[in-house]
Amino acid sequence: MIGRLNHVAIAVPDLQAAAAQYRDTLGAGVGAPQDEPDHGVTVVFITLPNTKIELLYPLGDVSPIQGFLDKNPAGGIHHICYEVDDILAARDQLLAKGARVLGSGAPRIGAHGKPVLFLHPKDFNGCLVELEQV
Ligand SMILES: CC[C@H](C(=O)O)C(=O)SCCNC(=O)CCNC(=O)[C@H](O)C(C)(C)COP(=O)(O)OP(=O)(O)OC[C@H]1O[C@@H](n2cnc3c(N)ncnc32)[C@H](O)[C@@H]1OP(=O)(O)O
Ligand SMILES: [Co+2]
Repeated sequence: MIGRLNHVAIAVPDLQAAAAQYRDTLGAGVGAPQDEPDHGVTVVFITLPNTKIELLYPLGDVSPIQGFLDKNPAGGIHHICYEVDDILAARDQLLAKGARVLGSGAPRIGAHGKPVLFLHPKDFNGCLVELEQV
């Protein structure tokens, strides 16, 4: 079912500082900040040869990552995103196996303009999993 690792997301307390660290200290290719109001985040993508890092910063009053940053004020790895060919088929298989799909269960359009879903971290060894259909 899951394919390539699409991105590893890191929630950060200071988006500009984190982006500068990847650009200037780590010498990586850093994209421009992208507001994603439907998801309550601003994202910056770092392009690596084999995957991407997604820096996440809260956007708006009800960001889903604010609670994470309250608990982890220095930031931290927030989720891992795997690619799938067919997100509805993947969802239905996961539900049939007892996994919890977060939200309404309907895929939403993510930062890459593709359908995404999230799976409860408690079902995957404490790791919040995102699926992106590519
Ligand atoms: C623009 C889209 C972009 C893209 O790639 O395209 C994105 O990736 S957007 C990313 C932001 N969106 C989301 O994260 C949506 C899915 N997340 C959620 O629905 C919530 O954050 C949820 C349910 C994971 C946690 O909700 P909340 O923080 O309100 O609940 P709790 O604090 O009560 O947490 C419950 C339980 O889960 C643990 N937890 C929370 N977040 C994480 C995490 N990122 N990784 C691992 N574990 C997490 C938390 O510690 C609680 O555990 P407990 O043992 O009960 O304390
Ligand atoms: Co993501």
